[in-house]
Amino acid sequence: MAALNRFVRAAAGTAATLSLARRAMSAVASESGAWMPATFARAGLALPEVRRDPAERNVQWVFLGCPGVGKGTYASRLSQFLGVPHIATGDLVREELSSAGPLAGQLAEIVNKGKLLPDEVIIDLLSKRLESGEAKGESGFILDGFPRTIRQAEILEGVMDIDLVVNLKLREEVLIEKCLGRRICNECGKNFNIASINLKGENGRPGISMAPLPPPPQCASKLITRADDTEDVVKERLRVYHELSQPVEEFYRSRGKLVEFDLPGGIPESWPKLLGALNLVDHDEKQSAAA
Ligand SMILES: Nc1ncnc2c1ncn2[C@@H]1O[C@H](COP(=O)(O)OP(=O)(O)O)[C@@H](O)[C@H]1O
Repeated sequence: MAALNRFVRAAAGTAATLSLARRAMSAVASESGAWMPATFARAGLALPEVRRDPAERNVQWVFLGCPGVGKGTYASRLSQFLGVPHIATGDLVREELSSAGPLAGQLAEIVNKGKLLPDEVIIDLLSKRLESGEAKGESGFILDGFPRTIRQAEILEGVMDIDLVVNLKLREEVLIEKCLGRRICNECGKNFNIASINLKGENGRPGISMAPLPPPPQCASKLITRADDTEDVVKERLRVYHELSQPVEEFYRSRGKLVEFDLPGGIPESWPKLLGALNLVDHDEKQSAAA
């Protein structure tokens, strides 16, 4: 992990400095997510092979999927199940936004339009997260929300092996309803969902039901909605996903690493089936699914 951090630091270089970040901001305004300074390309070419034997580390998995599909929910459960950290770049971004740092306003403007942040901003945040994890003795991870562009996937592939990529899928109308129903407790940070999904099957597709995930009484009065979970912004995030992130599925499919998983319903139904699809056995299945 130290090697990745050295690389991403070298690659991101001065990404944390105001000047580069400002350049990134102006670049993103014209072509979101597609801009890359020469320093990246140079560092990428000079990249030393840094690969740890899988027997000496924990799993290094990635979760892909559209906004609202449940990446956070299932990646977080799986991280507890496997004893590895769940690293969600969206969470890192939101922490940065709430830090009131000098760039928070500019970053918020991009995020709240449903666009992707420049690669160097994300890589800088991820690099810091990996470094602090390494200092605490973490090994392995489940990445959620990264990589989100082919370039990010190439940068990651340049420095470490990803063992498996889980691609979660749901019908688009469900994704929108789920994003609009999402609520977060502004005290404990837990995610809930007030949407009650009940769609009939059509055109050979099965119907789908998902019960709401209501907050406990102590959170009920502290619920907030993400600023980017409005209908227009969700639709833009879906458009950006199809344009920039969907190609990442093919990137991993062609490497034989992609596991496709169509969510059949809510957590109690989906969790055991996801474990089955991943050849994992939950010895405590009933409690775990209902939790
Ligand atoms: N890998 C990334 N590359 C660029 N921007 C990112 C990345 N990860 C997160 N972001 C930014 O943070 C926002 C929220 O991310 P996330 O919580 O993962 O959203 P979603 O629910 O759309 O999957 C994204 O819309 C984007 O602006």
